[in-house]
Amino acid sequence: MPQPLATRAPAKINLTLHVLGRRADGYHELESLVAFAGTGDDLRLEPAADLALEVGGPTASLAGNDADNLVLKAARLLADHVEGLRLGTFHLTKRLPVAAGIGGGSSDAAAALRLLARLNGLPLSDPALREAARLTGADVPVCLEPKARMMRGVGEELGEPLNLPRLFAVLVNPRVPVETPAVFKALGLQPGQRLPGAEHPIVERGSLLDTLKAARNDLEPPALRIQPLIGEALGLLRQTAGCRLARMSGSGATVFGLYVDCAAAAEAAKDIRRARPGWWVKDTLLR
Ligand SMILES: C[C@@](CO)(OP(=O)(O)O)[C@H](O)COP(=O)(O)OP(=O)(O)OC[C@H]1O[C@@H](n2ccc(N)nc2=O)[C@H](O)[C@@H]1O
Ligand SMILES: Nc1ncnc2c1ncn2[C@@H]1O[C@H](COP(=O)(O)OP(=O)(O)O)[C@@H](O)[C@H]1O
Repeated sequence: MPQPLATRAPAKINLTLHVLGRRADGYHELESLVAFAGTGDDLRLEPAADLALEVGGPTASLAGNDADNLVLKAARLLADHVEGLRLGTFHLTKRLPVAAGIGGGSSDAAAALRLLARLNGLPLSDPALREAARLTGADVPVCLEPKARMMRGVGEELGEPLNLPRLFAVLVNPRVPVETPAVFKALGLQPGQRLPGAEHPIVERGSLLDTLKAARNDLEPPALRIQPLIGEALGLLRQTAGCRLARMSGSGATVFGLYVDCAAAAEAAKDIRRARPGWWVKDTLLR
């Protein structure tokens, strides 16, 4: 039986994000421990002669024009690199908040590459697939095989998958978009500028929470200046029972809290939904 051409595009969470400096081309050098959530978008591919996309789901209208969708960008880039690539119509069910620091578009693009790889019998290690991912966006390579790992460089240098202990999390987004370029700009680094001493601590499974606490998200202070609701969301998480750490993911505005157990996370999510009924709130496992 052929496998159905469908896959989940999970939310990406930057458990940590250190900025080491800014390259001459303007992009920033990062060290980030990335994990993936149980919640995400869904993508299906119906084989056909031409490339097409249909978008539905609760956040579809926020994802921009279908023509500019990262699903199509990734598919076109792969088609440029692989002669005779079999294509089709993608059906995207969009649930994740958009421009939210959880790489929804990047994860959708990576999911499209996974489905095209399956349809065309390409391994995920195929250099053309890796190149299409890199050219689609900085966060796409890490989403290609969504497993917890260190991400370095601009996002293209990936560590081996890490077998993290289960992390019981609550994700909170105040439903305000935050644009990634604006947050990097607000950091205020000059091209070529290095930040000595910004290195990430070594990740050890046994003392993961201590490592996470010793690390940080360097994009949190500039994002907070741009969007104060991020601070409000962090404050709400920190007030909930059993919250061991609360931090922003990526360039925001989504923040996450880590909890002692699954019940504490579910209770915290309930509390925050009650306090802010209009916000996007999910309790989920990170891995
Ligand atoms: C900040 C991160 C952390 O994982 O996540 P998000 O907040 O987007 O989820 C990523 O680095 C975002 O990756 P992605 O959103 O794919 O970035 P791209 O589309 O390639 O770049 C958008 C813009 O972000 C800036 N950018 C991005 C990555 C990087 N390492 N340095 C940068 O300076 C550049 O200004 C670039 O023009
Ligand atoms: N499939 C998609 N899902 C979400 N946004 C998309 C998608 N394709 C293109 N975009 C555009 O990409 C930008 C970044 O979106 P997103 O990936 O959600 O950000 P973030 O990485 O900060 O969570 C948005 O401005 C949106 O218009």
